[in-house]
Amino acid sequence: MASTITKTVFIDGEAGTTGLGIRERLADVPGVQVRSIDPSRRKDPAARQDLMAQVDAVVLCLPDDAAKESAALAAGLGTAAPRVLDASTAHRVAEGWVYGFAELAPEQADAIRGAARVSNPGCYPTGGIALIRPLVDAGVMPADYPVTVNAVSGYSGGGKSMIEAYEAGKAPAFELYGLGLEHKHLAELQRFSGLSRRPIFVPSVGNFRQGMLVSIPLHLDTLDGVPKPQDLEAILAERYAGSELVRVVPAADASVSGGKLEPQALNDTDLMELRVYGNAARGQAVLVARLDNLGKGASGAAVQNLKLMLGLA
Ligand SMILES: NC(=O)C1=CN([C@@H]2O[C@H](COP(=O)(O)OP(=O)(O)OC[C@H]3O[C@@H](n4cnc5c(N)ncnc54)[C@H](OP(=O)(O)O)[C@@H]3O)[C@@H](O)[C@H]2O)C=CC1
Ligand SMILES: CC(=O)N[C@@H](CCC(=O)OP(=O)(O)O)C(=O)O
Repeated sequence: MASTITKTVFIDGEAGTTGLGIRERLADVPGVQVRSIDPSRRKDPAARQDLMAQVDAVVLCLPDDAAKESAALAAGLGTAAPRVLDASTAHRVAEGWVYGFAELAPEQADAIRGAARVSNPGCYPTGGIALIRPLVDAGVMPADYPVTVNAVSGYSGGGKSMIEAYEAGKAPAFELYGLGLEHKHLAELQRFSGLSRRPIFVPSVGNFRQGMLVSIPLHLDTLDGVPKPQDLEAILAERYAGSELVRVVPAADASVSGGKLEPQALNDTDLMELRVYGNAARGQAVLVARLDNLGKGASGAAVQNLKLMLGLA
């Protein structure tokens, strides 16, 4: 009888929003066993390091400071250290970490497979980078293009505290935030989009649990070669052809919606849809990504990365 190799995973922060989503998804992945910590010791560094020494991979689903502490605990194990996947913002542009957006470039999935330490992308940058990077790589969008990214997220993006505030009726129906123009996702958004100029990023949150839209307005005459909307769509379609999780939805389909798009249609999936809405006569376009902030924006991407890191994909 063929032996089944089981890979073991410790989710540090298993009871949080992202941790729970990863645990649920891993239950459906053959060949993976989740090892849980005694809940009363979940913040005890020694207990966490002991468990890290026993597993193939640890996923950090923690606030940034706790994730830094946890990464140091893993590194302290030296050659016995497990592979580390960090879902927090702490290491996304840090040296020695591979950015866990498998669709970033043709070689990225292999880089993730071979990496000791992988950072899981932020939900907003997942949409923004997916739209911008292929245009920069194609030479249509200059690296110093003045990009603006607008986005709306469901409240689960803010973790347990924001979920509690919304579900207690103590939060506004909708609000812009990040208006100091220092949102924590800007560094990864700029770097992995391939931009030399810092984008302007205007996020917002609404009174719905999960789902996200990320949109980027463009004046076509300011892009190299003055592309038509369908040229932009063709560049995206070529980049993501064959991708299981990222789909480019043709403008013909998009127009059926009457120029409207809502954020929740991909909830509870790990998919992301990209669309190019354009008005050639006006020389304008809007690129839009739709995803579940808890799916491809967090736990779904984490499981995608874990499968690559553990040799299961
Ligand atoms: N929600 C989202 O859409 C996304 C979140 N992320 C990132 O993932 C990380 C986790 O976020 P999220 O799941 O939303 O957060 P939550 O607030 O929902 O969960 C955080 C978890 O970490 C635990 N925790 C806090 N401090 C420690 C510690 N020192 N040691 C061990 N456990 C600790 C908390 O336990 P307790 O509650 O008992 O304190 C809680 O279970 C964050 O860095 C976030 O930025 C990434 C992508 C998307
Ligand atoms: C609505 C909301 O508050 N969203 C969070 C981002 C959630 C996320 O995915 O960010 P990380 O992956 O970096 O945790 C925020 O803007 O800070």
